Amino acid sequence: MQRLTHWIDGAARAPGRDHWLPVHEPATGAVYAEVAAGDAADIEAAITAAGRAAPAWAALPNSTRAAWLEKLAAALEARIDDFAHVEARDGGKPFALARDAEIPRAVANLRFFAHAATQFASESHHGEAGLNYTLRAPLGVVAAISPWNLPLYLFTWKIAPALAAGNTVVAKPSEITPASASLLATLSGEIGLPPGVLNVVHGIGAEVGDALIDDPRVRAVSFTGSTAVGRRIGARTGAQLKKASLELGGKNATLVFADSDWESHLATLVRSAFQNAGQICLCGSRMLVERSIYASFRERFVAEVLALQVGDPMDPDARMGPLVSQAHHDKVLAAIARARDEGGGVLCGGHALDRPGWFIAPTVIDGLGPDCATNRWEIFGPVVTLQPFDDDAHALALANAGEYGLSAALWTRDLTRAHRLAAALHVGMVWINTWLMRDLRTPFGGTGASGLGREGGMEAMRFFTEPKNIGLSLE
Ligand SMILES: NC(=O)C1=CN([C@@H]2O[C@H](COP(=O)(O)OP(=O)(O)OC[C@H]3O[C@@H](n4cnc5c(N)ncnc54)[C@H](O)[C@@H]3O)[C@@H](O)[C@H]2O)C=CC1
Ligand SMILES: O=C(O)/C=C/C=C(\O)C(=O)O
Repeated sequence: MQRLTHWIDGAARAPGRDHWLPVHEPATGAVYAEVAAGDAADIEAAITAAGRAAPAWAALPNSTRAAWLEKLAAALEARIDDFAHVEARDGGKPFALARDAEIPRAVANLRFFAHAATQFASESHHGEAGLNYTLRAPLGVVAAISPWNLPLYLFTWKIAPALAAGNTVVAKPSEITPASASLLATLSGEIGLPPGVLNVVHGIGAEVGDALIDDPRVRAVSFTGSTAVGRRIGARTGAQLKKASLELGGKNATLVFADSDWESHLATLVRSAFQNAGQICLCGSRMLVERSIYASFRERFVAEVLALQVGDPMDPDARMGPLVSQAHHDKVLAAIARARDEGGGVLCGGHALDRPGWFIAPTVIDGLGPDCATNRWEIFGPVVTLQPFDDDAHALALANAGEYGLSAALWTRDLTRAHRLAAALHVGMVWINTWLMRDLRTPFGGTGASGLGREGGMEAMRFFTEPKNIGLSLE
């Protein structure tokens, strides 16, 4: 059986204690590989290697670091199909989604931050007091902890700015979907990336996390995942006065107004709820619909959801695959049961599919208000609720209800209303008449239980550097 090892100091490395974890294929539930179950000693080896490599990597000209990232991007781009297969098998996502969107985005992440390495600039302030200029130095060794839902997409979203800014990295991918990060680490070896610059340690977060986060040589932690783990990491890094970027969950609202062109955008509205089986922090899991169109919207929306083909990730017609793990599948089914207990009406789906693997039918629920658990807590699966609203104020109150504040989508032709509501929504990102329109230069992240800090563009470059201001008298 295939074994996925750590990648430490430019070489594949078996776990020191020789423990391995099973890696499952969500489409069948079968174990198809094993991944290294790291421990604190493996983390120590990776941090030591990263620390050794850090001064030389930081001293490289920005253009040389950019060239390394370009080289890795080109190597990945040459193998998009291979990586898409790996991602589809490991995470259960449709192969076409991985091939056409997620792996190309991983390539784009590497390229974007290759350019950022050469474009990043620091501030200077000329005033009555004289001249101030700011130096921005790399931090040294940084940690990147990434989740299972968009494995390579989010792994590269973290390692690329860290490396571009001159840091070396110890990365901890999700133990549930470790394969694409392993393959990328191997590619980094094939292109000759200096040893220790990129290290990958696998393992259960609760077993290796503290060793990585608490090590004083690790100067910053970039994390994407659950709010519970984010809070824990925030508490630990806070106690050490260490930088942390926390990109956590969402319970995003989609506001559909009667004046919108919703009928011609039904496919996008459905995609915004069900892409990657709803396992994207940006999915719109609460659909708020103006009362005057509620009944017709519900009918058309449910019909479109019923037409969503759920199937094997390798089936070119499948638009939705299984959920990522048995545990997550069971958690989502429990959330659907809770919605029924709360009095919700299941308009479609609401059950597992009668086949091997962790498939759940896309589920639409209505009849629940903003205070119930179903509308408050992230489900992170193929489940969306519908709620009617009467006017702008009601829509805003429903959208802003709850702890999360990641993103929202507004569908209306009235741009005055759109701008007014966009400014009033308690979220980090708003889309108007679109969803998941990404420009990698923009700040990415949320408020409240959705996290702390922003990723993307120069925000990420600033996160991964330490500013030092120098003031000079001009008198
Ligand atoms: N971006 C997002 O919004 C994501 C949200 N989630 C949410 O989290 C729920 C649970 O999914 P999980 O995979 O269990 O997420 P998680 O937060 O446990 O895992 C994310 C990453 O953190 C690591 N990790 C776990 N415990 C850690 C610790 N104590 N210290 C350091 N690293 C640790 C994991 O190994 C993984 O690499 C999902 O049902 C979903 O609601 C999960 C993945 C992504
Ligand atoms: O950067 C993006 O386009 C999307 C990011 C998505 C997540 O961070 C997530 O689902 O966790």
